[in-house]
Amino acid sequence: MLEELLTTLTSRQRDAVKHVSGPLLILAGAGTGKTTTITGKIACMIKVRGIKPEKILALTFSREAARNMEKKISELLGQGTNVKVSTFHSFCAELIRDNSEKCGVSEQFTIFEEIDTAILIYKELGITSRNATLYSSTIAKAKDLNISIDKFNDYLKTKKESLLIFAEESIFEQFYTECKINLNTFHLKDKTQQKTLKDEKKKWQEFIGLYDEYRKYTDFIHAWETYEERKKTLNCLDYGDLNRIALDFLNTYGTAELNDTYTHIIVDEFQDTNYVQFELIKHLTAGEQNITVVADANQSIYAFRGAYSNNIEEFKKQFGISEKDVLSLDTSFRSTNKILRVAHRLISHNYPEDRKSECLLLKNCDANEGKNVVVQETKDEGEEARKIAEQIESYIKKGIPLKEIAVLYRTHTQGRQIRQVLQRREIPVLVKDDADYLKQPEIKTVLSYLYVLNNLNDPTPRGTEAWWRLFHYNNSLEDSDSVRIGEYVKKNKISFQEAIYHRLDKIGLSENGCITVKNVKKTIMVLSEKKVLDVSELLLEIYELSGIVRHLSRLDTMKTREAFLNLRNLHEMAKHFEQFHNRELFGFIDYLEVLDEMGGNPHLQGSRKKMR
Ligand SMILES: Nc1ncnc2c1ncn2[C@@H]1O[C@H](COP(=O)(O)OP(=O)(O)OP(=O)(O)O)[C@@H](O)[C@H]1O
Repeated sequence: MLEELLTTLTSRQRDAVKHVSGPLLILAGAGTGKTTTITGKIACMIKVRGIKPEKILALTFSREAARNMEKKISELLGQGTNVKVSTFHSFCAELIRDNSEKCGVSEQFTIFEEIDTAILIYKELGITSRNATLYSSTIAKAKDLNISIDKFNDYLKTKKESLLIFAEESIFEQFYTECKINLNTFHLKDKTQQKTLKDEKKKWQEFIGLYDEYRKYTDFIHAWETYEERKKTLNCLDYGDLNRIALDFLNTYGTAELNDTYTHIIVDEFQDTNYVQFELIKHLTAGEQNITVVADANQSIYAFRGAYSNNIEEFKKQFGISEKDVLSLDTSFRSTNKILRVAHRLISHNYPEDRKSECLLLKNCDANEGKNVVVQETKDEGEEARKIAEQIESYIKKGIPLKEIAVLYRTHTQGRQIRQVLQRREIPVLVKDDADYLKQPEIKTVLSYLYVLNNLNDPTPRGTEAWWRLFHYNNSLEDSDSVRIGEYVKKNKISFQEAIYHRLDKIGLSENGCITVKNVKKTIMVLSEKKVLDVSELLLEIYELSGIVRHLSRLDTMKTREAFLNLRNLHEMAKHFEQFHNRELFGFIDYLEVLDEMGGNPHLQGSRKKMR
């Protein structure tokens, strides 16, 4: 397998594979064979150069990338391997567990994900889910950049000093209110007064601005401190802690042992390393500098999460990289030249004017020009979704199989709109969008049960929507009966729950309608008695008693298989929730709210969790 691979590699890929000693920077675009090259390189190091597999450490950013790399190396070697392929976080977690005493943590710590941070802050401080999410991402970003609470406190001190010029600390709040009143009533004063108070007005405005900022930081620091305290009592570490504690450990106890264990280091997606991770890499290579990093500057997708913006340049500096130690993989095995040129033109906008030349232009491996990329402008999202549907219909007419047609979108709202139009035109859709997980029909139905069980009489639109969903998506109430309930509710100005619980005989439902409503109420009653269960167990009861599982088991299609997977993931998520938070239903509902605010990506959260 390896021999076969070596004959197919391009000369640059081969150079990368052969470069075993010393530092190497591989700059590579998407689809240029990064994984093929580094896995080939690792296999070659073992089979041709005789390097012991356990001396090689390959670091990735996702569990999936690690798994994929491990699989490819095994395939090339025709056997399992002892190469250490790990995500940064799990590598750090292992290092900390092995040295827990020296790191000052208990060996049994569990790993906190960003959703856990947000939910903890949300619960402890009783703030909005939006703010809790904002705080948790700011904390994570600060940790990635190695900015401590102390630094925030120092900053706060300087803010306070500026405020003290205006008033004593004890009257900040009072002075703030006075300034606000003065400003709001300024226009009521006559012209002469306004003129004499001109300087005062400036002072009020300045104080208000400063104090708003001061309060914002105070609240944030308080949230962060509360979070750290609670996290400690729960014996948890978040991703930022893992990087930092591992780094502190290596700073204090040295790297000799680690350098002895791993002599060859490979880092995938190097452009995503944050400041602390880059420092870790320096430690890992303190002995021998046999390091290969693969970076795609065009794909700096984590830049917003504290990726070290100049890490490629820093790498060159740190390891004294000369031109011969930089290899550019610019042959794409995936896209045609026309696509590559359009992509390049777009991506080059991300580069500042004086660095545009660094934006790598890829070329197709067979010089395949391909078809033109068509850019179509539409007046709004509605027209956009319609045009997409029409285009797909024309492909279907030409006989292109559905599984060869894909729609990519940037926001979930766009995705939903496109999906609705496609479904209306009866074009089957398979959603490959992890982040839209909570919006999948089977999950929405189960969540509706949870909402209803949590508060049977919730008068808010969400409460009513949940009830409707139970009847429509799960228990197929006839449309005519739905209309009757809807009209009755509207006419009598009562809640949906009031209508079905206390006035059922007055609504005029069909016989079947009455039976459906009674059945749903009965299911809810049975499930209500199970509310004492842990939420993960309650979920299993809902799966069973709602008939969802029975319904899905009748068909074995890709869609039902995905639905089962979604249900399983929801159950796993509930278990994860129970591990750190409480086991009660209302807590889980809060958790879901925060999760939704974070983009609702339990798949991602889940996969991160399993990186341990
Ligand atoms: N020298 C080569 N000759 C032919 N095909 C190749 C060569 N190198 C890579 N490929 C093929 O190109 C495709 C992309 O390769 P690979 O997954 O290694 O790229 P990548 O850069 O890691 O991709 P991604 O952009 O997804 O990270 C694969 O199908 C791989 O088999």
